[in-house]
Amino acid sequence: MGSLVEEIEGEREYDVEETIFVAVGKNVEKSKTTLFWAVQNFPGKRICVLHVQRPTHVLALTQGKLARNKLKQHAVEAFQKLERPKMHERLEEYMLILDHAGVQADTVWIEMDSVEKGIVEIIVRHSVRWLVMGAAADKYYSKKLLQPKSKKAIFVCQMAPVSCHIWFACKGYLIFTRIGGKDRSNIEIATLSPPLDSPVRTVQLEFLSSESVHRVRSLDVEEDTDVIKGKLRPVSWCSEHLNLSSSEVVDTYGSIPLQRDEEEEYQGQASNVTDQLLELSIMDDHNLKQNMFAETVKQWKEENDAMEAKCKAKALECLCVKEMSRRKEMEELLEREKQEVQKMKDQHDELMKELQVVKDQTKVLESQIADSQCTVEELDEKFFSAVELLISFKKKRDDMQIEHGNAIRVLKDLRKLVHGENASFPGTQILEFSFMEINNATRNFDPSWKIGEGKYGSVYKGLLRHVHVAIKMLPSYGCQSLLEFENEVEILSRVRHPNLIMIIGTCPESRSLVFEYLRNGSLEDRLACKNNTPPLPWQTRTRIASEICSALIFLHSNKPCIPHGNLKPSKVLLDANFVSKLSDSGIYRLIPQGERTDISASSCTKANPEVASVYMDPEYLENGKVTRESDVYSLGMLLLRLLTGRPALGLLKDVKCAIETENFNMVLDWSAGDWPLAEAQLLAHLALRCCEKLPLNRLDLVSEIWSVLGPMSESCINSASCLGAKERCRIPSHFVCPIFQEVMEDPLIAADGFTYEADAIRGWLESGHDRSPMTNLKLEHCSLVPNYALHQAIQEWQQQW
Ligand SMILES: Nc1ncnc2c1ncn2[C@@H]1O[C@H](COP(=O)(O)OP(=O)(O)OP(=O)(O)O)[C@@H](O)[C@H]1O
Repeated sequence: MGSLVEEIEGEREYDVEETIFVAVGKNVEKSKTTLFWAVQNFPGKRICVLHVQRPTHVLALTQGKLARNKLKQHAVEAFQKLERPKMHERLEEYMLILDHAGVQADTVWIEMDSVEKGIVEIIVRHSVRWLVMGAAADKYYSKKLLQPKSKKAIFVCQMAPVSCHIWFACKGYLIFTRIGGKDRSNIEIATLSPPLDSPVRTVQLEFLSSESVHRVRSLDVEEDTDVIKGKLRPVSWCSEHLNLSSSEVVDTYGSIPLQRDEEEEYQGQASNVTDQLLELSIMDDHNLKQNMFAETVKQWKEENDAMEAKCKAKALECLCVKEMSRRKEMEELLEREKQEVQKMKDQHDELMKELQVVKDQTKVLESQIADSQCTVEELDEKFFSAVELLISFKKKRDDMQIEHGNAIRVLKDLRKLVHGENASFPGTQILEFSFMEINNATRNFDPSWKIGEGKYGSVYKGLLRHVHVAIKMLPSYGCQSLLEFENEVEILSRVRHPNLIMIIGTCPESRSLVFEYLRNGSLEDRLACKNNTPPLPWQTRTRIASEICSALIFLHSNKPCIPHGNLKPSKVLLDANFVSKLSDSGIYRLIPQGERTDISASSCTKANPEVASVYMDPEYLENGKVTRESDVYSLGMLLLRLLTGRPALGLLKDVKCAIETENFNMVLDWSAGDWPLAEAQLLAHLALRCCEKLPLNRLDLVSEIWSVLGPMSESCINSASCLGAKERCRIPSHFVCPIFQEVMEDPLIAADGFTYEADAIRGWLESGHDRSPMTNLKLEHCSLVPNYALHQAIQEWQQQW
């Protein structure tokens, strides 16, 4: 669209160096404020009121866009009639005000469809050097503005020739300055400052004294730096919005923001002054008008000062209130802290009291503990004395039982005398035990106390009247009466020899026999090294052979003759010194005739019949008759076992073969040590001759066997005694049970670390003791652990004898 420019006043020449152009718009109030700002800040300068009229209605009519719209056409015509004369009136009004203020004034007015382009057009056409224009449209109209905020202002700021220096004002304040560029060197800004004696000098702009920073209004109130910072306009904004280089942009501080009511008051003042100035413009007298104008300006300034002071006071008041509330807060905080400290102090006192109470209680408890320890000690003493008392009572009871047994025996003898029977042999006394005693001795026939099972019944280990015993439970009486049984036992008990096991007593009630207990078990077990016992040395074996031979001679020489009838290694028992004793001699006499064969047969077939019969005389196996020769046969087999250590089955044949092939040393048991081969062979020949099938061909026990075995054993004993005589005298103290004071057979370690004989420590614990017999300290537990190492050491030591 082409621009229609109409110069209302016609072309005119202006002194651009001396003239300040002020752009005014349709809003008369805003325009007057801009005008007054220019008058006040540039006293003595010529003012040219610049106005651009938008000819919208003219354009509209020319183009005929609104021709069809009758109503609009009427409105346009009305506007034409009303607006143009109105603009004339306004310009005249401005001129009148300026005239009354004594300011020389002109107007320049063009019509153009774009006001901002029109302003730039005028600047260009008249080479305008100094221009003042409003910074904001109506909606942004505020003195707090920090930058031009109207489309026109921004356009002019960007498009006006650089030679033009432009001040953008708003509501009587300078908002922004665009400094003229090209000919700035020639411009003396100072010359634009109003003279010192000018009536408006007091409100002259401070920005003229600084090129970079301009202040419109300053308050003496110390302001927060934050507030001031908030008023800084960044250079970047100017570069962005005004299309200027940063060097061309001048930063400006805004004014301190006023409260809303203050602002309104200030606006009111401004409009009052404007009204007063308007009133003045109507007056005729020029001097009077000038004076009154100056007076009015002065009054405005004073009011302005008062307002500033008020603001300052308000700011101080505000600070004071803030300070007061802060102080109050601090006081409250202090009070709270004090209360907290007091509370903690109270708690501390409370805790100290509790601590004292606990200390007192601790003392009381400590004394109680000391008392109870004394009580415990006293009770311990009482307990031990009670145990001692109990032991003595037990002893008394045992003695009384023995006395009771003796009394019964005497009674029996007396009865026998009364019945005219033969008196017992003098010197034989066997004890009679009750079933209860047998039961207690075997711990109710505890299976762990069972040490063997033979054809004549089970054998239990037992502790009877503090003596270790072996209890043999015989089968039922069958047809045998109690009296018969007792008689037989008595006869057997009369047969005594160092190598025959001794009958201690009997329990007719349970038909059991009580023997002395031999701790090293049977020869069978020792030859088989049962429980890892060491092999018997050849000297011991030779001695055992002679001992058994001696026992057999004794039995056979008895009147009537008592053949053993069941000689084999399991019947040869070894005491603590490995002295052998023959057991079960004549026991068959206690078994009724009918049952004897049954038992024998069943036992032989049930157990290992071949092994059981291998020691037996083939003759006896045929006719079931026990003879002296039967025992010789069995002795021969026993000798072979001692020499070879081999199982009995097939042994006779093997040894015969070895001797015939001169390989005897191949069958000899070298684990027994360095046998003297000649003597061993002699014994082997002896054994084979004992095992002759025909009884008559077998050797005579005394003249042929004992005559060899006796001296041989003698020399062995001598050599062994020479070696170990000294050692034998001294029993290592750690082999002795601290309770029984005997060499231990079954050493067990207790919780106190000491080793005791199993029966001794078990008896101690079972009688209710929970303290060590050695240290008297409380035992942590009652478990007992076998001391295998000591057990083996004891056995090895015993075998050296
Ligand atoms: N007085 C004892 N001391 C220690 N142990 C013994 C005593 N008497 C028997 N024994 C043990 O009991 C085991 C059983 O002996 P017992 O004489 O009853 O049967 P056996 O000889 O094995 O067989 P059988 O009697 O049927 O021929 C023996 O081998 C021996 O270990």
